[in-house]
Amino acid sequence: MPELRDIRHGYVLPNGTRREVLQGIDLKLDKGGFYVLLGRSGCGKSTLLRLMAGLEIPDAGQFEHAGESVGVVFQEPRLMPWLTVAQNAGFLLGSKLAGHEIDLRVSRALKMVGLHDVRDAWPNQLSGGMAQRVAIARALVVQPALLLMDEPFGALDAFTRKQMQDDLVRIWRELGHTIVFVTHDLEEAVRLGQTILVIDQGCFTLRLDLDAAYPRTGAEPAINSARQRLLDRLFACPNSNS
Ligand SMILES: Nc1ncnc2c1ncn2[C@@H]1O[C@H](COP(=O)(O)OP(=O)(O)OP(=O)(O)O)[C@@H](O)[C@H]1O
Repeated sequence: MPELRDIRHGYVLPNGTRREVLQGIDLKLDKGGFYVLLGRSGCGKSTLLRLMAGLEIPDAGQFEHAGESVGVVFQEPRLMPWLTVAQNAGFLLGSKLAGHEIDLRVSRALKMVGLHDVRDAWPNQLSGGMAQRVAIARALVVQPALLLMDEPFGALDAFTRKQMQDDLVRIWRELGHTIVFVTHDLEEAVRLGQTILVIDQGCFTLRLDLDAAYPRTGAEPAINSARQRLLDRLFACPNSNS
């Protein structure tokens, strides 16, 4: 079971002062759970995700995950313009696997995100939503036990965003991997999360376990009361640098 243990992390600002961003984060991730990290801009959500992805080393504490594979999706798709959709999707596999295994994994992942028909297209021929689907496929081909997503739908229009949320829930239920999803959008949090964690002043200030079936309309009684509790908590947070 992946576990965050007393994670602490800060940065030195250009004026030489230090800002402590994370000040003691503890979390055990149940296998197959859908976790949402919610909080105001600048509260440290992306920092925590980067630490989990191994892109930064925490000042103190540990993220233990027994070497399980981790996939990461960022807000921007970060595709290689000179590679096709299929080549981008398979990019992280490099030469680690046999060609036919790469083809198989890429085909499966592209089917899952609904892009199998455009596997030979170029990134500049894709809409923003399609490009982000390629980014999700690229993360899925490594068969991650843990999928880390940093505001992956933040740049998409409302319709595309809702469609992508529904598709993500479908993929998650089919694959059974664990997801940690960062957002500052409360509606997105309650549509997606089984467990929603509010971050403020470097700590989790609320953990909300949401027992509501998928797909969610947002009007379910459990969602309504979760929304209210989250709003109360978020507006009770006096400190943010947004
Ligand atoms: N490399 C860095 N050097 C200095 N400060 C940093 C660095 N990365 C992040 N910060 C600061 O750490 C704080 C937390 O940043 P982080 O990106 O984790 O917040 P966030 O909650 O993800 O915000 P947003 O929702 O706006 O993306 C911010 O004040 C940010 O300016």
